[in-house]
Amino acid sequence: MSQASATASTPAGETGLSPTERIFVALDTQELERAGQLVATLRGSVGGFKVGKELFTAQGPDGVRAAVGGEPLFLDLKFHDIPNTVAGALRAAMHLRPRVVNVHASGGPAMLKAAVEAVREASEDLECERPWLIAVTVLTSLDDADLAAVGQEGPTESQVLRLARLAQDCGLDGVVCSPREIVPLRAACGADFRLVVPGIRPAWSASGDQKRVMTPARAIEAGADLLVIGRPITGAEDPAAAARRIAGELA
Ligand SMILES: O=c1ccn([C@@H]2O[C@H](COP(=O)(O)O)[C@@H](O)[C@H]2O)c(=O)[nH]1
Repeated sequence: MSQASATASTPAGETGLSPTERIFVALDTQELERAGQLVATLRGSVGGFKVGKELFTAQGPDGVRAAVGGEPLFLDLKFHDIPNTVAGALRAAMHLRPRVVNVHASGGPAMLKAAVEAVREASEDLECERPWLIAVTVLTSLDDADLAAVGQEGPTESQVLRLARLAQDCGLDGVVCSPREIVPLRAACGADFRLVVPGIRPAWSASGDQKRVMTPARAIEAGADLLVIGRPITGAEDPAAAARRIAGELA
């Protein structure tokens, strides 16, 4: 992903990314060496790397810098707290110059607006490109029964749409959603709204704990902006070969 193509001001549906550049690989490991090896092996064959709570908690910001270097970074820390705390965390996160950062949409309107403001201000202060600020809707590991268990009104698709509209109204650039909601989200929120999509499973890989899944090719066809793919690549005996296989399915 080029710096320019990742900006929130990029026109609708024109990220300029090829299908393989839309793949962000989830570096879900505590080990710096392992993360660095994956980046070294996969750089150039995918669009970027996603660092989540596991690597960040184990290795901190310096570890993220060491592992990812200058590659495009999706910092997936899914902030969910009171507005002041989320704003401060995002200002701190901006020192890593991520291309994509996120919060939970269920943090509510005041938190979402504080997040938008914090990212805007920090980008100006640091004189860097503003990253996409996106909101997690309903985790891809959840289904209708799980939503009911935590007292949220379903079905899942309705809750995703509700949270996505809230995020859009509060000025966020897009959402994290499952591939199953891409089509209704495009209809509801338009082509400009960024859809970052985990729950991606090639036909030859196991779903594991993911419940709302789709193949990479179908997710791209449906209109995903970015695909987040972890274990189908990182858990493969040969991660580079797995990435090539997925790229071949997208071609
Ligand atoms: O709803 C969500 C939000 C984030 N994730 C993250 O994406 C990757 C998926 O990894 P796989 O190994 O391909 O399942 C992982 O880092 C999650 O934290 C998600 O899966 N669902």
